[in-house]
Amino acid sequence: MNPVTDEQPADPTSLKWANHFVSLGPDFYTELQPSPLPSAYWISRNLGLARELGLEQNWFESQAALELFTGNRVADGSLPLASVYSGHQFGQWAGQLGDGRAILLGALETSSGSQEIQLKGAGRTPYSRMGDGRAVLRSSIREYLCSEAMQGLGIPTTRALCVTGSDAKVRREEIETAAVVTRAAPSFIRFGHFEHFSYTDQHAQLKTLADYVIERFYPACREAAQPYAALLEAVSERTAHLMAAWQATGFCHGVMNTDNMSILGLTIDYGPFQFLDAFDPAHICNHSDTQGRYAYNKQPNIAYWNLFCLGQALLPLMETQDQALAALESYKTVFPEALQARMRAKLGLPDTQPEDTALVENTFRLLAANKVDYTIFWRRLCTFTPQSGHEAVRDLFFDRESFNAWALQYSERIARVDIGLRADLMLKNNPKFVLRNHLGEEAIRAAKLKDFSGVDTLLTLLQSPFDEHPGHDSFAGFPPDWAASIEISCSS
Ligand SMILES: Nc1ncnc2c1ncn2[C@@H]1O[C@H](COP(=O)(O)OP(=O)(O)OP(=O)(O)O)[C@@H](O)[C@H]1O
Ligand SMILES: [Mg+2]
Repeated sequence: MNPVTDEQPADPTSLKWANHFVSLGPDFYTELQPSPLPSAYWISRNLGLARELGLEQNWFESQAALELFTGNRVADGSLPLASVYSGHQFGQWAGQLGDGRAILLGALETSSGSQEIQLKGAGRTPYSRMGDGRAVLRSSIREYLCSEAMQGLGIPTTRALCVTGSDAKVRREEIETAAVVTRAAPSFIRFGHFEHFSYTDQHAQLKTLADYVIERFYPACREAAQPYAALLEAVSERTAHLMAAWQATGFCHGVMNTDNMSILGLTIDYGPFQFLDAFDPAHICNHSDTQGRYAYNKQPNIAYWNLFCLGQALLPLMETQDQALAALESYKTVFPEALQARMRAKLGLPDTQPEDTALVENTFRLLAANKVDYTIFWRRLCTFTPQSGHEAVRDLFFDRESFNAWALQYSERIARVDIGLRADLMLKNNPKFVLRNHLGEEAIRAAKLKDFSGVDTLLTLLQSPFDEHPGHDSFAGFPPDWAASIEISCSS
């Protein structure tokens, strides 16, 4: 690393950068330096992830770390780069995209495997097109908090180590300030990386990429008769599990373009996302999505559509189209099974009974008809007993008769389940805290005035969302009326 002054703790010697992605070769990326931001300051640091990455706490709090994670200096051994990818956006082939504002620093080896470290918002790259290479404070705080919220919920995701800010101005609909989120993931490779090399007829590079992904992340596929079909099947299964997790949690992603689909089945690119407030299956969280392509209830089908694009991109590596189609089939069984398993856990059902599918469907139907707050319903249901009056749950419904009929059906089902076992299962699967839009908005408003304490408070709550956190019930309440007027678009 560059020399540091006496006041700054030396960079930990354990910070050894590996540059796995570089081994793919120059067709896959452009080496470049991040663009510095003036007078950077910390917005928030994620000490838990820092520990997992092997960063010493006193170093992580130093000026040297601040400069490194803002992109103002580059560590020895790190080879910063931006990768090239393409993709389908809102159902249309968009051609070449790439890391227009994300710069990969390299990977850190941890006890739980290699983690790539990427700066989002660290300046222009050859793939920036018309963009400025920057990210604004507002969207960076949202990405930081939601990444860790998803991790806390047990949903596969890219992680976020810290957010740094600067008073440098960035133009969006209005003038805002710049920020950088440091992300971590085993890999940031997207479906769009494969599409890029396939659509540009670079089939040797397509094979190199597929082999790299198989070797590093899906080694079992190498043993299969058709390794590339096996890869497609494995990615389909991971994506199916991801969609089940999103749907069960009431998470809307908002921009499920193929360039925002992780080859590892991680949630990636936190833009206009939203956790549902009132349960509305057709809810559209992205103000720019006028057609509702990425509405909550469309997500599982869109994921399949995106997998189909991945399958098409992989075709040059397969002998027949049927191999790709067969590989995609797994999604159609894994997704519904995974969703049922998650919904059974939310209902507190440790085993499977034939009537459970109908119970889950009835629950969704009832929640939709009554526009019930999704998170609050499930958390209150944790203390439901057939014997009690269960007013706390019933009060959420205006159609009391339908609720009573549902409660009878549910009571009959849970009569055979140990009450302690059920409560335990439910409290681990029905979070008290999710990152509702208004919570993020309040923290962002304070952060714009340089009060970052709200970001840290939310981070703590969201990292263990199933815990009670006494004294913080106001973060688990209904959204205020003004929350309905928050419009989140692609602008970030
Ligand atoms: N301000 C910007 N400057 C340069 N490129 C941008 C900017 N905003 C978006 N892009 C690029 O536009 C494309 C689509 O953007 P999208 O919103 O999906 O991604 P993103 O939010 O920038 O990043 P990621 O997917 O890495 O989280 C990507 O190639 C992205 O890098
Ligand atoms: Mg993106």
